[in-house]
Amino acid sequence: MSDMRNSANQVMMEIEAGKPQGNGMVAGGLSPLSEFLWREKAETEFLGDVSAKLTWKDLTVTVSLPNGEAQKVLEGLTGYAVPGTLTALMGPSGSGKSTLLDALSSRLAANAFLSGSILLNGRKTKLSFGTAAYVTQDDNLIGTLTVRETILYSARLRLPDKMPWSEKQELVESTIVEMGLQDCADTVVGNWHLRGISGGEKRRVSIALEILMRPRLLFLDEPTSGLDSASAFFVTQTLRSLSRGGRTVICSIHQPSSEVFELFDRLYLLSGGKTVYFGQASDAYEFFAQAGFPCPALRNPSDHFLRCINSDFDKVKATMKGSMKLRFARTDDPLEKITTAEAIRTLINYYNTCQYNYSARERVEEISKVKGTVLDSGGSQASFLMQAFMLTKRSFVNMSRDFGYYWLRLVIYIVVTVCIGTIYLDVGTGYNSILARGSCASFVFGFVTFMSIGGFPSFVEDMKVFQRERLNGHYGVAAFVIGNTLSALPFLILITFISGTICYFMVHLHPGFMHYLFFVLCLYASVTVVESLMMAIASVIPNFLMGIIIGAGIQGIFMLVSGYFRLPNDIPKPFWRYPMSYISFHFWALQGQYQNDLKGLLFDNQSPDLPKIPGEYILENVFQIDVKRSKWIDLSVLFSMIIIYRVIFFILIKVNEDVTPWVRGYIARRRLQQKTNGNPRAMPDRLTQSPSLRSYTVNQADRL
Ligand SMILES: Nc1ncnc2c1ncn2[C@@H]1O[C@H](COP(=O)(O)OP(=O)(O)OP(=O)(O)O)[C@@H](O)[C@H]1O
Repeated sequence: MSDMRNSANQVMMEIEAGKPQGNGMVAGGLSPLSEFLWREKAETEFLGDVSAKLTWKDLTVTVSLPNGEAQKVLEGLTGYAVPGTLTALMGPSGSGKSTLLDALSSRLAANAFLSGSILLNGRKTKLSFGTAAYVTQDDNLIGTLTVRETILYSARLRLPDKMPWSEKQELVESTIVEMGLQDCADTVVGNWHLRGISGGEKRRVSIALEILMRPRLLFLDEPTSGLDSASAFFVTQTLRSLSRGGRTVICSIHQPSSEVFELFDRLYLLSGGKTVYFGQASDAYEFFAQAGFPCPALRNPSDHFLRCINSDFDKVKATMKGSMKLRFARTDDPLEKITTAEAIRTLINYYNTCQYNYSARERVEEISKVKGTVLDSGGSQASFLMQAFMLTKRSFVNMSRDFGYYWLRLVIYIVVTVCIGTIYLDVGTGYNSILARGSCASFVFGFVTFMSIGGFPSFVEDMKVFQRERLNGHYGVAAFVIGNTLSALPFLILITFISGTICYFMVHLHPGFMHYLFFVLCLYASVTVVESLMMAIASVIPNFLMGIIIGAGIQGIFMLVSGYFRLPNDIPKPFWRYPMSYISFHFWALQGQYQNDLKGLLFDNQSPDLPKIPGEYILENVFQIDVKRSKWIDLSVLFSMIIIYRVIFFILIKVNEDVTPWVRGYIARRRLQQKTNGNPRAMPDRLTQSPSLRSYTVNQADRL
């Protein structure tokens, strides 16, 4: 502990000594941690140099609906967010809070088209990891890791390799303190079978993971959703103190309590995608009073604002009180009452002409004129090897603690193989054993490998965590694929060797060490191929049920063409025999195992007077297998399939990340163009105005 304190003191001294010269760049000779923390300090001391000032002007987002219609989700929004402030995006459900947050953070859906300008420090910049961080509504965390481990792994995956381990640890500890997570630092996050930290603590861990890289800009989508009032207050208070450290913090929020509301510096109030109010949160009372909707003394201000602009409120009240429509006082005179639709119209019109709007626009102009620092971009600063190593280690730790993924599977595999062993016990070389051996192999390589789809939920969790982490492009994806492959290796070897050994010795398959080795290797390869297939599915289908159904369907089809249910020569050509049976891993596993099991053995004939039947004869004439082909070739094909499926897994992740949004955007744009028949007046605002803007907004190639 005292070592840590000494090193922290040294860092502070280095920071002091390493003050910027002139342009605010880091002076040379700082240790990596000091350089990192200096950036923080510089933000507070030299705000003009490395801080993030975000402005948006006349921002309109149009979405293309499945029927080809265009719908404006946001319309002509103008505002700004500066360092040291916490901005709340508020409005009733469906008012466009999340869309505004997505537009500002370059995360719009492929069917959403943006027009207007968004500038970061006066420049069109692609927001990237390290510059901006986005905390989603879902806490995608690994349930088996403790809070400290979660943050530590994240630090090692993203911080530069050259930063010493002790400094990374120190940064992690300071982040834990900053987020108030000391008390639960050694508690597991928790999952369906592990009781872990509370919802509020999970939210804080998600935020901690993002602030670890010291982003200048922090976006949060409903950070308090699902939390009780005390946790919501604490989370918002943490956001406020993060902003006071020089960060620009913007979050969407749904009906905060008055205590939480008081913590916000600026308020962006939306209704139906239009601005109702943008300015100091504390000035909102004044604005509402001026517009003729004073906030009653004892009413929660955020509730009051939302009631004024929540058109659903009318409907709710109308249902509750028969046909009676809710009307509320527009002025102090209780007789003058209007509906919410009228209230919204009045407020929007009032805002468009009021001083708050003019001064916001002026300020936007002022900020955007200043061309500030181009904030650094790029993803994780860790090397490819470090990423691959850490992902392997983390995945290994997760699997070893995950009861469902590993331990439960091991138990079930043992139970099932003991059942197989009991039913085919000492199968022998009698005439009937020929069929029994065929069905035993078919069951082992069909059903037992089939059970590997049970790992799917764990792959989906991994994928979600990976997507949140946004590691470096191709390298990050490759490191993820390698990490998943290597970490599963020891578990799968153990599972298949234990269950394979039980099955082999109980059934008394072909005697001999090489036969035993082939059997367990073949079982291992088949189980790993299924895992690889399920991982590939998880990269495109993040839904548990759908993924399992699709995985089971594909495996069922592969089993059908394995050569057991229909003999290889009888499988209809061309489709089922070529290519389907060759693509099926069951086919190769069975062909290899049949050879492994029968070749070299002599079987009784139907009657004891008839000569014994050689295994080779059965292979060729009963199972239609080419005995000249070595069984090891079949095994090699299986191992190649593991690699091929992992490559497919890699390609699918890349396609999903890069190509799918582009294709979706293209289809949405075509649909929109067809619907409007190329009529520029029918197209959404500004998308038609300039070709350069159109390509910017439609293809989103140059997001922000
Ligand atoms: N990509 C999209 N495609 C179709 N409609 C969309 C898309 N994005 C947003 N919308 C629509 O725009 C409206 C605003 O959605 P948004 O999620 O931004 O609202 P919100 O204020 O965040 O709501 P909530 O508080 O319920 O999350 C909704 O009616 C939504 O259905």
